[in-house]
Amino acid sequence: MRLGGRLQAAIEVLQDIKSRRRPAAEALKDWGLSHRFAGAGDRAAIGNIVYDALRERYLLEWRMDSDDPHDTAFGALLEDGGLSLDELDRAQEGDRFAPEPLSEHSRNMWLKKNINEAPDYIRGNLPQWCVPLFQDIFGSHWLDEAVALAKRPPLDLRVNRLKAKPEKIVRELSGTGAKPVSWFDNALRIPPIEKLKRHPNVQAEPAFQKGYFEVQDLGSQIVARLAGAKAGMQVLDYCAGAGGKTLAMAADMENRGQIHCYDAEKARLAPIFERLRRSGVRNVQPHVNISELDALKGQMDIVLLDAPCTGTGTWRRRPDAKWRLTDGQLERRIAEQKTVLNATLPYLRTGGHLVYITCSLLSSENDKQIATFLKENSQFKEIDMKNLWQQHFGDEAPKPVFPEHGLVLSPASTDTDGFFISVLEKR
Ligand SMILES: C[S@@+](CC[C@H](N)C(=O)[O-])C[C@H]1O[C@@H](n2cnc3c(N)ncnc32)[C@H](O)[C@@H]1O
Repeated sequence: MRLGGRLQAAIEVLQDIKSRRRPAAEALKDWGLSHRFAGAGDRAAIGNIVYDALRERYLLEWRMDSDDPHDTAFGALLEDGGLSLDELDRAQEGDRFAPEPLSEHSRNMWLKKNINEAPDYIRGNLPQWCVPLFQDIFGSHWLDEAVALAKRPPLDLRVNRLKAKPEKIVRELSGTGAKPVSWFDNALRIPPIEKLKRHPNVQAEPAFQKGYFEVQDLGSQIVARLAGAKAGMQVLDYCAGAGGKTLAMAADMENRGQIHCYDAEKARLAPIFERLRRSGVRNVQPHVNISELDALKGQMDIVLLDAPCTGTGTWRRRPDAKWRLTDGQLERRIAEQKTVLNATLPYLRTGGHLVYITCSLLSSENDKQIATFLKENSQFKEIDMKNLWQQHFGDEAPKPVFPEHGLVLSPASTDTDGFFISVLEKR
């Protein structure tokens, strides 16, 4: 497909997302199924336009003076694809699959409007009702944080030390641009996509098939490390999902000790079996029935609670979720977090650590949730997160944000997805 056909496809997908309020990944998958002639390169290019248009939706709409997906898709190509209006015109010449050209009005607006004159919530591409929530955690830096959360993300890899060293993987992936992260010994990073390029398909590499690495955001790797899992420990990963943090902890434990992992949804846990096999992890026991956890009561050194949340910290990768989030959903997540926090209490031994994690940036799911928990559960005391950070990463690493009861990673502060972690010790 030529650029015009890809642009037209992106417009159709964006229209589908807008009219049916559906996740971008689903809409893209459906488009792919009904256009089987499109190759991997086409799909990646269409996906890029769609995700760029969603990440910077407000700013593109403001500059185009239009909220039509047709115009924001053009805007995404101009803004992130690095094309000028003339170059875009030329690229579509004679392409019968290209969309209708931009209206004169939108072209003029695009050329005339200066983004520095846009209201702050538009520059930050942040739903207006979320502005006070961002101010609550980031204070006067909220706009920098919102802007960083609307940029293209890098592709991070976690080295699986059970099977390979970083240098070996860097060699095997030469040509992909993967480089070690200077302050985190286990991570490799492929920078964000430039212009119209795409990320390499690292999962097709033999090194991936052999289990030498996993795809995992640096922030997720960091919170798994801060959980403090060590060889020989007994760990319960209570909201394990597909096991991203389980696998990271298993490697930190050098396959010794035991991780019990559980998720309320069987289907979410299902991919873990294949991932464990590929990674050479032997100290993980998945559980699908909660009654199987009874024997663990009072025994666990660590209970990791990677709680269900709004996912606001991952908006770089899932920007459609930003526009679907409602305060009702936020309230539901807060209630679920409270339920799972209480559900995990019986499993810890005295002196054990409850590690509470979310991939949200909002205080009501993080700091405030822990403040309430501590008020209601006086048998827990907090581990000093500034000290913990210093012990692990010293002075070389960027500094997270430290609210009262934990630490917050974010694209602007630590150049990662957004995460919250708090570690509490049972007295
Ligand atoms: C943030 S995701 C976990 C991601 C996973 N830990 C990882 O690193 O890939 C949260 C998980 O919590 C699970 N969950 C939600 N409510 C739960 C409950 N009451 N008990 C156990 N798991 C629950 C969801 O099914 C979801 O998989």
